[in-house]
Amino acid sequence: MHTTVSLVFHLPAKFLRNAPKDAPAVRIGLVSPTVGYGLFAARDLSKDEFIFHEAPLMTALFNEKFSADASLMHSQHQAYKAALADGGQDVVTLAFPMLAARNGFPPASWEAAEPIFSAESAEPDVADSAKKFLGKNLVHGRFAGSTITQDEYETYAAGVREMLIAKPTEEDRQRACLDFFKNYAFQVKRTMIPSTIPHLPAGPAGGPITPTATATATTITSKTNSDACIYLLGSLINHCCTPPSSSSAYVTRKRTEKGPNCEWRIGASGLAHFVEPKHICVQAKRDIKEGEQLTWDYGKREKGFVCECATCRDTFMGYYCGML
Ligand SMILES: C[S@@+](CC[C@H](N)C(=O)[O-])C[C@H]1O[C@@H](n2cnc3c(N)ncnc32)[C@H](O)[C@@H]1O
Repeated sequence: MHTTVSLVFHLPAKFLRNAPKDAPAVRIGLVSPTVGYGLFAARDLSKDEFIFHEAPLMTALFNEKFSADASLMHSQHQAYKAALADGGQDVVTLAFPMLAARNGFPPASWEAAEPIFSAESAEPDVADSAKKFLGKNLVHGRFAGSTITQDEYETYAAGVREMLIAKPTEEDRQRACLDFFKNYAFQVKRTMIPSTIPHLPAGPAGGPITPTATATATTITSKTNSDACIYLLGSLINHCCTPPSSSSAYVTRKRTEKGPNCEWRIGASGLAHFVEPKHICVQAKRDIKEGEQLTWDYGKREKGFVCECATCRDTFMGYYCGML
């Protein structure tokens, strides 16, 4: 008992923070037919609040040559197939419809989608129904369903249906998976878990797939390989550009109002004791109102889409983004 007290006393303050509230925190919504799905606040969230944390839905091998190395296609394809076997077609056609379409699965009908989207306050430990799947991997911070209307869904699904490959070859499927992992996966360092002390961080945190990312590792013992992890809800969070510091009063004013409202970490290191290795933890960068879309900055890597974020819309950033 005495030992525990002194250990807790020496923990850095950041590890003594509270886990996310076990209350419905996020909803899925459709942002636009081109941006696709996004995640929205299901209630007011305060600055620095942990919103949710979530175990990965699937993982594959990652290495520095990730985007170029065709030999890695196989591992990504295997991970996708495993997720399909685990969650079924409902999961891939709803959570990752573009990937599914390119693998030959048409988007789910509204009748099939609606009961899954409306999984109000799904219990994370109830796994007996596909209706609960979208919240299944959440550890804290419940999933509160969705706000998608039938019209919105059908417009979006029609767009996705256009990219359907009727009879995909094995090569088509593998290529689709590689592309999917490039757009959706987080780079997560493998770790040895050297800690023998409960509640202390076990190893390095992950970093995003960006050249600028730095791991916030405390101790790295041996393995340096990484996994590419897909999170069912975390991977649905869209990008928002961070407005640059600028002498322009207009941009500076917008900077305080807009820009990404969330940040994320993977694993316990540098964050809080309740986060397991490979779990993604999402935290509010500022106060967020119910209904506001959750966003973060994807970093400097090549994005592969025309940015439609609020910063680009409301400031001169759109001009610069359009030139990249
Ligand atoms: C990690 S996923 C986010 C979830 C995605 N919207 C969906 O429906 O599956 C990243 C993809 O979302 C889209 N996206 C994300 N942020 C965007 C933005 N600011 N503007 C336009 N498209 C965006 C792009 O297609 C990108 O490849």
